[in-house]
Amino acid sequence: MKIAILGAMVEEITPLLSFFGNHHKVSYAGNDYYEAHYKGIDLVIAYSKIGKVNAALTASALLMHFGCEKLIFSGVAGAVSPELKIGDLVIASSLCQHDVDITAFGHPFGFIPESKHFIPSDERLNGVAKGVAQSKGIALKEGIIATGDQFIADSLKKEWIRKTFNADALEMEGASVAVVCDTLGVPFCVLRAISDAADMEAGFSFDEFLVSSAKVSAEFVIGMLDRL
Ligand SMILES: Nc1ncnc2c(CN3C[C@H](CCSCCOCCO)[C@@H](O)C3)c[nH]c12
Repeated sequence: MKIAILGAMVEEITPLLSFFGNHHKVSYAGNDYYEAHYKGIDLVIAYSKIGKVNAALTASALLMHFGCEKLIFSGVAGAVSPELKIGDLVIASSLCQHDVDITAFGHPFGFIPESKHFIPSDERLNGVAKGVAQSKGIALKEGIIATGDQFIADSLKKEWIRKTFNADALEMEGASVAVVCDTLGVPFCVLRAISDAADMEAGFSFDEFLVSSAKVSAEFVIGMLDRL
């Protein structure tokens, strides 16, 4: 089994590279891909750089060039649900693009013709995550994650996203990774730990909690590998 673990920022995969110390770097199409092995699983670990375009390119390479058969995204997110606090884990039930707008033609926000409005994650992978959470006594919220090419640091924008998509968390890559995996028929899940509340303090909070929240997500993903 060959599994991809993808982040957007180097901080999101650093804990993974430390854990899987014996890795081999392959540079390809503008990214560095780290190959490792863990309990009989071949791993390819990478970070895409920020945003939907970068994430789509790296996810495509992981699947089409490296032949990964499952993809797990690990990283941080902004909280939309008031239940979610810094460090809390959320796994996507489905993902949408909050910055897609062809409503002029009567389509809902986030909808592109011939595409899915909300892309569902792989239920089996989500089930594995729930099993890990239960066995470790860790709270794991499953909910809608909204993706867009904007760092949201504004309660009004955050509230619009919550209202429009019933979102629980937001970030900048998940839905684009979801489109790539769903289109190519590769099971995926998107796991995120909260780094901020996507409000006017978001920038400061993100700077303070990026590293610690990225570690929470990465450690949880490692726990999932033991159950795949
Ligand atoms: N509120 C929020 N809005 C949108 N996304 C997020 C995420 C999830 N990731 C973090 C990162 C933020 C990119 S900002 C650039 C920081 O550069 C710092 C050094 O220049 C991007 O990859 C998306 C956490 N909180 C968010």
